[in-house]
Amino acid sequence: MVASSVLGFPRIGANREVKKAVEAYWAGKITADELTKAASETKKSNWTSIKAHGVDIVPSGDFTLYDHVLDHSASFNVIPPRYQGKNLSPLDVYFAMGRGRQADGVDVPASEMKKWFDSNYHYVVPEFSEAVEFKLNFNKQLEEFQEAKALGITTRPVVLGPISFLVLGKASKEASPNFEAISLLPKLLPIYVTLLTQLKEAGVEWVQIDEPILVLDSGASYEKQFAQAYAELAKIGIKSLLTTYFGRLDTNLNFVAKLPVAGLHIDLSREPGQLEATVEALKSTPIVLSLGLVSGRNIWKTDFAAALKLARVAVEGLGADRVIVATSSSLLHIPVTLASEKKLTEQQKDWFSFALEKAEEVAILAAALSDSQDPKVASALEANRVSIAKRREFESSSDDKVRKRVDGITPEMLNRKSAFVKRREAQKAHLDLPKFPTTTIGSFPQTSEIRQARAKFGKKEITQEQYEEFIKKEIRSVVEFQEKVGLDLLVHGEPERNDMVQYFGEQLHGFVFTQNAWVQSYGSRYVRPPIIVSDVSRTGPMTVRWSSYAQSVTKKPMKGMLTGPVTILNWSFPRVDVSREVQSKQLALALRDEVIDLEKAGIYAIQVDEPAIREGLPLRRVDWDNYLTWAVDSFRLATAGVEDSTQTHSHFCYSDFNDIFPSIQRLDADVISIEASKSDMKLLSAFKQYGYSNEIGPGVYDIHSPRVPGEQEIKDRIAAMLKLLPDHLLFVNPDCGLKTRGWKETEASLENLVAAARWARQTYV
Ligand code: MET
Ligand SMILES: [Zn+2]
Repeated sequence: MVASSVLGFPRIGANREVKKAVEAYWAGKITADELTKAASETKKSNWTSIKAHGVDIVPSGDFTLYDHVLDHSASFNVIPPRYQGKNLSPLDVYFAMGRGRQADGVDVPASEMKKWFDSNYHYVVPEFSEAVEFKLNFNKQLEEFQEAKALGITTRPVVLGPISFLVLGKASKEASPNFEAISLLPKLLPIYVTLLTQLKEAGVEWVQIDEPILVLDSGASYEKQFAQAYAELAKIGIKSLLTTYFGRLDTNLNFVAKLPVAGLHIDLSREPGQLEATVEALKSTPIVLSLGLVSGRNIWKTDFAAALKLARVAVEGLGADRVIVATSSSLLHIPVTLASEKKLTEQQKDWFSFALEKAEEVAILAAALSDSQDPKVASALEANRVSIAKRREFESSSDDKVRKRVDGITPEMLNRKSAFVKRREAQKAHLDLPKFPTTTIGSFPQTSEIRQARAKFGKKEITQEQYEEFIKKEIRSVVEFQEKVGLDLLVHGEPERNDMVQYFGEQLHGFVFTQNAWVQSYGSRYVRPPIIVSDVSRTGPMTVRWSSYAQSVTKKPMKGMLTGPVTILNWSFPRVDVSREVQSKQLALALRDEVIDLEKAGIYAIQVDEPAIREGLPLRRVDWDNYLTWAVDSFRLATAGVEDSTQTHSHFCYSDFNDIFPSIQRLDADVISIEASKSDMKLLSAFKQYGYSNEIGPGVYDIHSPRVPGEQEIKDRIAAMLKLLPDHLLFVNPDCGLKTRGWKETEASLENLVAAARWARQTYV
């Protein structure tokens, strides 16, 4: 018999109950006990509905109130000294680590967050030093196992493996200079032994141990530690499913297949090509193979015929009893259920599967592989065949014009008319900006007034006309504000935007939006990514009237503001029937038309934001070049259609860009702004190493905090930058948009920024 399993489930509740409860607790509106109760409700509903959909192996221990990696840190006593001795309850220490705490005399910042592999989920980075004293503060896996057991459901607990836990962490400030977290493995292992022994004693048969670092190049360097750790854990006598996802094992398979584990999970949704080698490697072992056939990362229905074909290779090679059909990863990256979507058409609904529907998919696939005679299975297979065929038909009748346009992209379309040096002269004459021009990244504070107007317009409580008048008034006041403060290159402030991707997606052809398809981004922050369903094209100008209105109320140059093709793609659920490259190019062509229209409307500086370009980078280095080539080409395609005298800008934030620096240069934007304040001056040394020839504005202050940077502080930063960058290339700007800030600190900060730039003009002549 082939078993079915789900590796993890959304922790947010079908109606965002967990967000509501957690935030109510933070606001002091409910007690810790009430929070625990709310969490239990969601866990209960997850377990029972996964089970009700026919899944054999139900996960537990994957729930979290904030982040599952943070849970491990708290559980293993990996608690940086700054959160200790503050007289906080363990729960409040936990939340302080996740989001910082500023109340009752306690003032500690949040821990660092990082993207969870190439997903849009952020985990809280564990901090290690020689001084950590591992201890099992609590055993979440055991507690949840028992909680589910009490409901009559036997689960398979999920644990983040010891090697990944250490490798995904970082050295804390307290650590000595050459410290490496992996050196703590011998000290950490006994804690895992205790944790798993407790599980075994409670009657747990199988445990899912996640070691996603095995799909990274760096995974290879921990061969010894894997051998050591899993030999130790094997002694406990609990069956462990070594779990990998988001990529391929590649050569790591050589040592992974020799580990004393009872099962191995691989991601076949992402990397179907690794199946045969894995089956081959496992043949002579007793290891059970769990096939990640149902994607945990996208919302498309699984093509059963294709999945079964792959699965049969495993069944033939290993026998049905050694095969499990599973989701490719935890389903935390997709929304809870399609049942909550009331506005999608029947046709659209038929294309998608969210988490609950995916749970049903694994159950059906496993039943089909076990030759189930249940008529429900046969009819589900048939229904899937019909749905997939309809979707294929839709895809093939999609927009030929767009596809031809992508095929017709020529190398000339990727290049500006002249080289940067020549363009720079033309732009100087045209824009007449002073030395060290000051500008902002685009958005200005999104006040509750703005959000209310948008909501009212959405509910048709105000007319289109009234709404547009309101937006114009906002634009006028933002422009006046910038003139008053003395900025040089102005922006319209983005009051019309709910979100930098959604705003464009809603206006482009080819996107679908959901009502309730929330996905956890971090902690209690959830996002609702748009879905790309067909060929993308522009139906008309998207931003031109706002930018040209803004330009009409000032004599200073106005900067147009668009979100770039790669960022729109990376923050959406993409199609799976065409490559990301093709989707990115379609987006780029749509944006190219918009850029040209902006120029025609008299906007001679145009910014195309690409904050997400780094996070789309493949997990394996050999795959980088291919991605970077099409990503950079897409940006160039979007921006290169303008005259030399039009200045193109781009903006980058959220990541460390050092390792893709040469690609940033290849974008050939006339000006880039880049978040630098958080990664300090590390970024700037990359300029020294690689050189940078176009204009650049490394953020002179951090907009993520309400703190106002002093004038001297900004002067110091400018001075430090000028040690590494020629003075004729430097722009002065904050490190990201101001939409999350209040007006008060925005005004004070920008006044200091302008004063510092004026000082620089006098100092560096
Ligand atoms: C996350 S990057 C944001 C860029 C955008 N133009 C803004 O200012 O908000
Ligand atoms: Zn930004």
